Amino acid sequence: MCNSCRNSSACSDDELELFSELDQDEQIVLQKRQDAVNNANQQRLQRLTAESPKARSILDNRWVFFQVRKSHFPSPVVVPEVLTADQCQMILDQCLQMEDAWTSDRHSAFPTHDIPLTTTPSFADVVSLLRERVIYKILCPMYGFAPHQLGFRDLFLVKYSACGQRGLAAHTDGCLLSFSILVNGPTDFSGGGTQFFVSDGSPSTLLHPHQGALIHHDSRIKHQGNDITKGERVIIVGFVDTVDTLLKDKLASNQACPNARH
Ligand SMILES: O=C(O)CCC(=O)C(=O)O
Ligand SMILES: [Fe+2]
Repeated sequence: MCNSCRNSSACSDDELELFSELDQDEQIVLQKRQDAVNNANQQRLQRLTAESPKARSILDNRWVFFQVRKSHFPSPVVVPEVLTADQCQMILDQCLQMEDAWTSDRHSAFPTHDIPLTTTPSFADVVSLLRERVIYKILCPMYGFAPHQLGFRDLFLVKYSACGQRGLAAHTDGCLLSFSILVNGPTDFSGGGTQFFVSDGSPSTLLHPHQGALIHHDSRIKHQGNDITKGERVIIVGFVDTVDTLLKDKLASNQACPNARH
């Protein structure tokens, strides 16, 4: 289990001061090289975006994803009725029978009170449903990936309560894409909602979705779960990444922990 999937601030490329110690000739050479790289990237982007994501490799799709979002992250998107009221109620009923399944120590930075869904057998149907409905049908086409190129880095049910953990401080998630779904009703609590800080300087956006609605966004957008002041707020949170990175990270974490069972 990766314990570092929430970060305190957006990752930023280390900006090397390439030009500061160079004489004029060296600066010209470097600038030409930079222009050539930019040109090559532009041509590669044009060539790749002319093809369907289904015809491109995972690496190509990941590269396109980061190229088109180099300087601007699009705003979060809300999709209504991804889960029906009945499906939400079934999930809530199941939680009531699983008081022992709640954990609070799975995320070292920014912990939540949660139940991991991917490793809880009684939620297997919910996991398959969300993989199909959210990852394959919504996220893959929206963000330029072929079905089966994206998978869950983590999927869990979070409960905030007015007398316990009320919200979650501002952070970014350590993955490619994140989503949340409100499982109980918006009138079951006061306050709450997810607040997004899309870019420095512009006003933040507070989203209060209906029951069963999905919010999805680039994981590098800073966001927070606003404190509730009354009742309980139950959401499903998903961290999504490309399957090649998920596999690589899984192998690395198995090697780092020789006692892990397979
Ligand atoms: O509570 C929310 O709306 C946000 C949850 C979140 O960002 C997370 O679990 O990483
Ligand atoms: Fe988050």
